[in-house]
Amino acid sequence: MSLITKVFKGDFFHTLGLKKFQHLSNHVLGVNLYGKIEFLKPISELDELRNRYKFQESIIKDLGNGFMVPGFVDAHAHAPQSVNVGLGTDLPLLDWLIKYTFPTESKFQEADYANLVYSRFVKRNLQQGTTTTCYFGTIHLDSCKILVDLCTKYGQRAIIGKVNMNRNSPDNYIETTSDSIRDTEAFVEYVKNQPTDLVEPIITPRFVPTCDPDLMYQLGEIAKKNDLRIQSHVSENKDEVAWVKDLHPECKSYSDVYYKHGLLNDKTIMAHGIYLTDEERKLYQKVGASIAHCANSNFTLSSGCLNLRQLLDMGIKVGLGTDVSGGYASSMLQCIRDTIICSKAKSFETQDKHNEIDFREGFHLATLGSAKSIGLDHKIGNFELYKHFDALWVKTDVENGPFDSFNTDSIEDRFQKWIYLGDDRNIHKTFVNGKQVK
Ligand SMILES: Nc1nc2[nH]cnc2c(=O)[nH]1
Ligand SMILES: [Zn+2]
Repeated sequence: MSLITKVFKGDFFHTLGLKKFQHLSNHVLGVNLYGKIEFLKPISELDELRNRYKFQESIIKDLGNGFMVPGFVDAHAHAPQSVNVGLGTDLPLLDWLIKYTFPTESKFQEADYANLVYSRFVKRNLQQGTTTTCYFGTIHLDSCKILVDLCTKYGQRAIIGKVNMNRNSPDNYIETTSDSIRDTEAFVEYVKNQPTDLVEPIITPRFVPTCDPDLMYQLGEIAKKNDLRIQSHVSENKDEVAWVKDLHPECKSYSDVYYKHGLLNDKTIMAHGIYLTDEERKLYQKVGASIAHCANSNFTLSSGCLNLRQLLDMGIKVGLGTDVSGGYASSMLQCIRDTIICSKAKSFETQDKHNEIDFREGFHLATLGSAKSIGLDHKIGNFELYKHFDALWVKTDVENGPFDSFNTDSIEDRFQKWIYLGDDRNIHKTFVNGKQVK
């Protein structure tokens, strides 16, 4: 039997960095038995590759006038909030949490409900080409385990966190510190004991206002002991920032609260960061923490508009997140478009065109950038050799598709149109770890 299980020939788009967009035309990509990329070579080397790996001609799939891209990586989404996508778009963050979000999340104490909602959301993510998501669950251990099981079952790569909250939360959606710690440790054990490493655990204090200092400190200790990633929210909304200042006058800033409790390091992903100060940005740069930029959410909850370029210029790691359901769109294509629009708004405001993000940069941020931000770029994010084959086969000529392409469109034009106008009708096949999942 050959080491090679799949071979694709045609056009490939991926990035090696923010300004390192690559179009590889007339190439062949081979996937090995372990679901990893074994080769990516010009088509002129096909005979040599066939002799070397002894694969059958029949396994070669021609991408035609379609193309292949790395799977999308959503650096920040709340699985339970997928029930509310498109709803509750009238309130700012703190009111929105109380009126819509906490009541919805509290329902996930019911395992059957979690099973229903999570299976739909995981399937929808794969349908839309999101091959990896960094998820927030709820405070409920059993529901979080269900999300792990469903990602494994449907084949989505995921990083999943059990949410922690022990203050400023409703009576029916709050935990004691000891329950929170016990269930977090149990969840981490559960994920670590899975037969595959498709799903990884992450420590997930919701945000400073809902986690007291003792809980934050203990969560930092668990993360350190187990070398785990950490995710939370920071400086998303002006009232939130003022509240954290009131709660923690002893700390220099919002980010300093996380830092002082052992929750801000090179394995941390903080969502938003719109209102970070210069000093805070320098802290992210120094410790190597990343920001998940969630443009749709920031517009929808009227939170504000991040200066993304400023973070990128400082070399801070940035990924893109849908932040479902603060963001109403779970599609990463939409997320790229919202990122571009947000950057244009920032460029008008600052009268500085440098702040604009173009579609190639947006594509980079939704793939390799997000993978880096959640610490998975050694495994995924582009088509580098021996990375896991998480990929999308995109077709632009589909019946009743979302846009028209013409003979005069080059393959690069088709790629650009897809970024701006495409949807799941254009995603012919989705692969995770070499396995077809759509
Ligand atoms: N957007 C968003 N911000 C938060 N801050 C604390 N919790 C949340 C949440 O669920 N969504
Ligand atoms: Zn969020």
